[in-house]
Amino acid sequence: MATEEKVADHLLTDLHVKYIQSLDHRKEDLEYWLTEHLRVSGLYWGLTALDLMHHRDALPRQEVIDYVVSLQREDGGFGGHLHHDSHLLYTLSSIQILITLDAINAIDIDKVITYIANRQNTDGSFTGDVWGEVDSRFSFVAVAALSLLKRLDAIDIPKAVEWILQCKNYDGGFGNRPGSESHAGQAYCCLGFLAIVDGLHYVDTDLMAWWLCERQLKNGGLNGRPEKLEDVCYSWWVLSSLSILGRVSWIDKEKLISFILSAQDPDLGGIADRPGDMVDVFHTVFGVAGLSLLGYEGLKRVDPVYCMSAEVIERIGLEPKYSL
Ligand SMILES: CN(C(=O)[C@H](Cc1cnc[nH]1)NC(=O)OCc1ccccc1)[C@@H](Cc1ccccc1)C(=O)N[C@@H](Cc1c[nH]c2ccccc12)C(=O)NO
Ligand SMILES: [Zn+2]
Repeated sequence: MATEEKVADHLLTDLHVKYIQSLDHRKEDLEYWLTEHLRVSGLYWGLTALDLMHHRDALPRQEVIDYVVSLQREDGGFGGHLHHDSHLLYTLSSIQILITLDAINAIDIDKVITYIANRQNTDGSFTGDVWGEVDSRFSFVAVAALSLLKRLDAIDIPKAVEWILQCKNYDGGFGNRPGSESHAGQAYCCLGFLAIVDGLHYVDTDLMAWWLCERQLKNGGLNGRPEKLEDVCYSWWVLSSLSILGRVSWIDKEKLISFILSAQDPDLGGIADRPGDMVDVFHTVFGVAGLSLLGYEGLKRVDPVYCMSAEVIERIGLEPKYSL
């Protein structure tokens, strides 16, 4: 007989805490090794989810700090795991972890500023690493990292803005390079970038909010592009964008909350991209962060630009940008 799909009507916080704590001991799982290259991002996702659920102390603080410090390389950047080459993505994840744990002074800050500044091209765009891939994601990662370190003076902001605006499309969305198709992930990066550099006046708010709220499907979930399937992580990419624009009211909050809760694993904890799929720490943090943006009770408020708790953002003196 069909197994009765147990669906939770609330956030299974204690199960998610246990799931995240179990992640570093899964060395027999193939997935543990396949994701080695983004290990430090996984650590940032796990720690942020715990922080939003009021369980930041569920991971051993000093061990986490020592691990992240060990990732800083000669060029000042951070790799995704020990002995991996530096990349802007993992440099941001490392900075986010250390600031969440209030331990940023454990690294060489001047060298990391130099690494990030060296990523900017003369046309204002940014490369992810020395191999030269250009993407609007990296413009966001660069200004997010530098603003967390209070060093936006290290790059050419007007040139960076000029390049990002070339990624804006006629449908109100943004692509990863000038002329690329609109994608909700890029919307989040370009809006986050503009919010950090006080450039939101360049955006057609209602046109962009319309493109974003069109991502909600009948089942309450959000997708990343027209005709795509709903996916929990878009509860973050789309919703954080709407929150930055002050248009969260344009989507059906209750239906989205139910969709996110239905993607939880009621036995082992964790959240998947949609009901019935395998959970992972990536969808767990973006599901919890999405619920926080929706005002779900029992969670810390998340900052929609940095995807870190508003409490941490306020502690370092950056004003939180969330608006329900
Ligand atoms: C490399 N990743 C992706 O490509 C995911 C895959 C995916 C998950 N669900 C549907 N697809 N896609 C993804 O993150 O897309 C969102 C996105 C795309 C472009 C820019 C920003 C965000 C995921 C990892 C992953 C792989 C496979 C399955 C689940 C998670 C990933 O690491 N995403 C990155 C996305 C990203 C890249 N640069 C960024 C800059 C700012 C914010 C996010 C990112 C991230 O969130 N970093 O913190
Ligand atoms: Zn996803």
